[in-house]
Amino acid sequence: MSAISRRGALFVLSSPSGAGKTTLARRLLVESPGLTLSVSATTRPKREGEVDGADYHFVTPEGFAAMAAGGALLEHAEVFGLRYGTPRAPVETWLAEGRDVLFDVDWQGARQLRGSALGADVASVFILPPSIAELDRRLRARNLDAPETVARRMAKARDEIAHCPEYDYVVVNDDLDASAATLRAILAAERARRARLTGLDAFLADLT
Ligand SMILES: Nc1nc2c(ncn2[C@@H]2O[C@H](COP(=O)(O)OP(=O)(O)O)[C@@H](O)[C@H]2O)c(=O)[nH]1
Ligand SMILES: Nc1ncnc2c1ncn2[C@@H]1O[C@H](COP(=O)(O)OP(=O)(O)O)[C@@H](O)[C@H]1O
Repeated sequence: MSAISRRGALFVLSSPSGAGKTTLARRLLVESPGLTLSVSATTRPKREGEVDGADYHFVTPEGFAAMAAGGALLEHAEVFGLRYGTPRAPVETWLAEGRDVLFDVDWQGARQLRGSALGADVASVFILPPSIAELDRRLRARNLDAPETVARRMAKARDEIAHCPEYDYVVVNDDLDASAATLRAILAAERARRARLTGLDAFLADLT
C-alpha cells in the first residue's frame, strides 16, 4: 500500500510590535512538535537576554548586504531602518525533510514568502492586540525600548495592522492561553490540508 506523506508548511506569524508574537511563537515551538523556527538574520543590535543564533543571527550591515546580494536570503526587508531577512538554506532543508517551519516576519516578509516558489505551502496568521491602548501598555511593560522608540513602534504598528487583510487567519491575543490554543489548532488544521498531501492519488488507486 502506498504511503501518504505531506510537504512541510511555512507557518508565518506577523503582528505589530508588542502584540505578543514572540511570546506566542515560543509557546507554539514548545507545544507543537515537528515545528522548527526559522532564525532570521538582522542588523539590529542584540537586546539583553537575546542569544546569537537562537533569537537572531546578529550580523553587520556589510554581512547582511553580502547575504542579500548572494541570494542567501529567502526574503528580506527593512524595519525601523534595520534590516531583517530569512536565511534560505535551512528552510529548504527542513521543508525537504517534511518539517514545518515557523516564521516571525513582518508584512513585507509574509508577502514575499507568499509570492515565492514556496508560496503554495504558506499559511499566514496575523496576531492583533485587543486594542491600541493595550498594545501601548504591553510595549511599555516590556520595558525593552526607550520612550521615543515606543512612540515609533506605535506609529509603525498602525502600518502593520493595515496589512492584516492579507493574512489567512487573524488571532486577537487577549488571553494568552486561548491564543496559544488557537494557534495550535490552526497548525493542526493546516497539517491536514489535502493540497499538502503527497502520495494521496497512489494511495487511493491502491484501494480500488
Ligand atoms: N521581513 C522580515 N521581517 C522580520 C524578520 N525577522 C523579524 N522580522 C520582523 O521585524 C520586526 C521587528 O522585530 P524585532 O526587532 O525583533 O522587534 P519586535 O517588534 O520586538 O519583535 C517584527 O515585525 C518582526 O516580525 C525577517 O527575517 N524578515
Ligand atoms: N495575551 C497577553 N496578555 C498580556 N500580556 C501579554 C500577552 N501576550 C504577550 N504579552 C506581553 O506583552 C509584551 C510584548 O510581547 P512580545 O511577545 O514581546 O511581543 P512582540 O514579539 O509581538 O513584539 C511582553 O511583555 C509579553 O509578556
